[in-house]
Amino acid sequence: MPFVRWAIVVLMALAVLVLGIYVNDQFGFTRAALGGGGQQNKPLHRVHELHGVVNASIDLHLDIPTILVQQGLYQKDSVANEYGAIAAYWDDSISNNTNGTTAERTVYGPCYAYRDRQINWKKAIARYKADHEPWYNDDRRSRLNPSDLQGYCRPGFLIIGAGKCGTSSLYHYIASHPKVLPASQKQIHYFKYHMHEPLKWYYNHFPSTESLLAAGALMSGEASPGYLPYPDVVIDMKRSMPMPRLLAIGRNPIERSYSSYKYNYVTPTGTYLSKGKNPNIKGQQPIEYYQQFLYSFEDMMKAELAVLKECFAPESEPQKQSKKRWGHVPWIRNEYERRQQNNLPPLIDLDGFCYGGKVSKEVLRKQWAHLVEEQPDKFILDRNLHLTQALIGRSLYLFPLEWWYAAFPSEHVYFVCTEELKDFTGESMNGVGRFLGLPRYDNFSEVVQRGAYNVGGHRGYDHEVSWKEVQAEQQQHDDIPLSKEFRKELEDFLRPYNERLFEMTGRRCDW
Ligand SMILES: Nc1ncnc2c1ncn2[C@@H]1O[C@H](COP(=O)(O)OS(=O)(=O)O)[C@@H](OP(=O)(O)O)[C@H]1O
Repeated sequence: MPFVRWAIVVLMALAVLVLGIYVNDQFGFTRAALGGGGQQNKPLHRVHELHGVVNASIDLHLDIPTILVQQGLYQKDSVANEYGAIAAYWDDSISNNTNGTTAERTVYGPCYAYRDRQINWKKAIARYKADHEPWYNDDRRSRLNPSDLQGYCRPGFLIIGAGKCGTSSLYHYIASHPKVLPASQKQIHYFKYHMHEPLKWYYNHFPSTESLLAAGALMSGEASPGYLPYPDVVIDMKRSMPMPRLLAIGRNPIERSYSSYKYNYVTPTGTYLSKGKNPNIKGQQPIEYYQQFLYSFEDMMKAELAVLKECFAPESEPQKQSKKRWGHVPWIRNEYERRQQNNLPPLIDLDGFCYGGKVSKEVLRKQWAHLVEEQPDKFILDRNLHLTQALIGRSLYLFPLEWWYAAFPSEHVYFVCTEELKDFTGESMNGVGRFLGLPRYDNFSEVVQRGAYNVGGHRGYDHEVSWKEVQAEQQQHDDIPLSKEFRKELEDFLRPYNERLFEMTGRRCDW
């Protein structure tokens, strides 16, 4: 009789499972309570209790599964927001699907449908409603059949930088919108560090098709500040992923430089020395103690300014090298020609060619040669060099952005002034939402008022800090240790490039 006993046990287990799924569907118990599968990510504190009303309408028919429309997650005839902007890829899904039957359907907005599998939407909706957490495809699957994107979603927005300008705050504010689902992490840097992986690996970091649609979302997205400075990132993105909406953010350049000086130079070098790594310097001291062994902010900025002035001089060697390196790409060649015909300055790969490489074991960059000679007892570590060499360079948002504007339609690129992010009315964020094709969200103001993210550089991209704390922590403009004369020289140098930036982006910041 052992077979009969086993059969009874199996039948009872099945009954419990079926009852569990039913209870989950009906009463919204969490999948964790039922031991539900899927990669669980808790990347964000979400604010779904603050849902705004979505009531956009435009005369385009969306081929969305009926159950999602019945649930009020999507409106069949609305893809544009109240300003007429359409979220990335949603118009694409219309043109892809108009002649298709359900079986042939290829995309729902940014997401790829399954060709040979029906999604159980009721279950998916219940799963999402249970804990308001998105779920992601199984990472192992992303490397199998890399060209098969069924069940994966593309990012609708990308925050491309600049670093230390509030990319974390901007990302979290956008992700608080009820029609946005977060990525599995804020910065993925696929186009910078992971291009050896298939695109599917990248898409794996965004909610799956079921997850995104069952939430009624319009998009997911990520923020990788390391994208902005690099022409190869622009080229790869343009080639492999058409038309996401791109957001760039810029902060008062001198404040950004100082933030980077502390985060990328002072803290890591001080921490290194405090560990007793140098036999001539005593360890275990507070970080401030080690400032005496570091070049001052003004020294570093002065040294860099000299090479940047050389680099931006007409017909400079770095400009010729930039053209030689990238001019073979057709759209870049066209841009060089357009600029030449219109008497405009050429594109410059600032990061790639203005700084040069290592000069010697002691002199890690040409710009620091005389610093090393004059103050030989001070340190620059052989790490974070791409950031410490470019304290000013990475605050010159114009130069890298020119490549992005040349590659993508200008209506797909939006520039945010960091200072505007602290707009407690939520209007600045609604400007961002309008650009992204998101419906107006009245609770942006509440989200912004709660605070900022990644403040002080040591608390993490996902850590929210109240504005009171931000104020106490952030150095005020006048406290930044620069002499009056040098600050003026710096401001005079930055001004024309900032003006060109404002002209190109159509947005004016208060710096
Ligand atoms: N709304 C608003 N207004 C002004 N400043 C703000 C805002 N949000 C973030 N921040 C400041 O931006 C710095 C962090 O930027 P990021 O998140 O882009 O940094 S990172 O590059 O991803 O590490 C970090 O700067 P520092 O505190 O000087 O390090 C944040 O305090």
